[in-house]
Amino acid sequence: MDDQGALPPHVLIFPLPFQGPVNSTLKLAELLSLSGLHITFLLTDFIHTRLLRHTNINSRLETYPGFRLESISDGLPEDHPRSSDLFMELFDSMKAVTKPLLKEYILTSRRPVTCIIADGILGFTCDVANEIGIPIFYCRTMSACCLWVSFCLPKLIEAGELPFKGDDLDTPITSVPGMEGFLRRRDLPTFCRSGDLNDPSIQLFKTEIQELPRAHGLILNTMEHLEGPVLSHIRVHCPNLYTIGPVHAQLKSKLGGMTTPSSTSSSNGLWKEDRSCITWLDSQPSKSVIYISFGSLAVITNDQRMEFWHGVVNSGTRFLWVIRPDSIAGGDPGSNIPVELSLATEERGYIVGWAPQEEVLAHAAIGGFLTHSGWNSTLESLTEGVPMICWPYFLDQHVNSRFVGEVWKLGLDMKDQCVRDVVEKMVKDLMEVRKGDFIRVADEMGKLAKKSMGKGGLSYYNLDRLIKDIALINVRPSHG
Ligand SMILES: O=c1ccn([C@@H]2O[C@H](COP(=O)(O)OP(=O)(O)O[C@H]3O[C@H](CO)[C@@H](O)[C@H](O)[C@H]3O)[C@@H](O)[C@H]2O)c(=O)[nH]1
Ligand SMILES: C[C@H]1CC[C@@H]2C(C(=O)O)=CO[C@@H](O)[C@@H]21
Repeated sequence: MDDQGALPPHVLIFPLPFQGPVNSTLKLAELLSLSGLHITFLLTDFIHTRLLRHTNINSRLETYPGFRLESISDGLPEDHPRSSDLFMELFDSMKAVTKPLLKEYILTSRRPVTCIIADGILGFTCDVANEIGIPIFYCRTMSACCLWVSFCLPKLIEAGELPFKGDDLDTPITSVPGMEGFLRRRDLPTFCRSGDLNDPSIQLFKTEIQELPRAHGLILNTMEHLEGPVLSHIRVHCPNLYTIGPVHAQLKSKLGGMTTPSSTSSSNGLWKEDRSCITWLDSQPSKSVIYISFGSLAVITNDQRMEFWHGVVNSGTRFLWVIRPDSIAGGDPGSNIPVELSLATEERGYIVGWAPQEEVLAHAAIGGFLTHSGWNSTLESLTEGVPMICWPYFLDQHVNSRFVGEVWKLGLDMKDQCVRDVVEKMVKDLMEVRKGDFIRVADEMGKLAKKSMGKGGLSYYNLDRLIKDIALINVRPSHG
């Protein structure tokens, strides 16, 4: 065995294998590596292959001393789509197949693993850590506000608020402490609308959330000043909380002065970025463009695409739209686009399959973001002071969009609506009529985000505390 006294702690990081969680967890891994820790970032083969195909991730990560990018099987056939409608199949497969592989990987690791950081929705990782006898920290990459709703699912059921009685989605929800004044049925994760308490997603979220207190600590990609009230509730269950977000901005800030390849493209994309959109943005007036993207998992119908397209065109606003290759249900019908849409898009729009989103949101031409309210997109937008129109698709996005519109006042919540007149009106409100109000609030939030991750900020402090806590773990021979 190596002389452990001479080597820094070795952290095995195991993200949930979807674009969103991989994005933020990889940025955490890079931040920990910059502090001198040795990292093994363990992906699934499916994600690893996609990253290698579409990014320069290997050349970027090899600049970090002691950083290894590895992968193991998720147990699914290579051609399984791992799409949003089939995500339970991935969870079931990982529990059955990946769990023993993970244990074997750690036990045979050339360097003893000091501790594990794993996504807290993968409760089996704690079983593995306990069987081997090494500490584990959980991370969750969704918002704290949705995490708290997940903690309260048993209370909602006990209070008879789940399953819903009747079909009024505007019925207030009263069993989530701290959200009594504004949470409605329609703001809960969409799996709450199934009417079936045995819904696999309800079971997954309700069960796995109970796992979180088992870990040594819980790492969240958020900020105290953004979700403070909710975080105080979560701390009752998970007292050792590390709020270190926004991690993408912390990493950018820490890399800012460095000249390594990592300070160039930091894409962790599962699709190839089309950078021509940056050139197009360079020729647009300041804050004149609305950026449209629904993340990596949302799938819309062609009718919905048409409603968004007509609405944005009728608003007269310039737009940059990401239409991911697999994002139209039934595939992109391609032809017979109405001529008025084609002409208007030619004149003031730009469409790509995948964009360098962090760079787009930081671009001077961007004045608003029509988003699905994924947590990474929400943090990236508020960090850049870009107001949002929220059109949530599933899971935590419905809670996030309620907070953006009703609590943080960072934009408009277009939840459960997809008609061109509403799209047109909301785009005009955000980009013209109420532009000044939204820009002022969003700008203020962006300043607070930048302050929280600067020296003296709480996110900066919590990241430093996490690093120190890991360094204090004595390496016990995990095997052999
Ligand atoms: O053209 C694009 C579009 C998106 N992104 C990036 O892809 C990520 C997307 O993440 P997110 O906005 O969180 O959306 P999802 O991919 O949908 O993320 C899933 O995971 C998140 C937590 O990690 C949840 O909050 C979401 O609801 C869930 O759908 C972000 O970092 C974006 O910057 C790009 O780089 N280019
Ligand atoms: C497909 C989604 C199931 C849950 C995962 C998640 C989470 O943080 O638990 C958020 O969205 C997706 O990344 C996953």
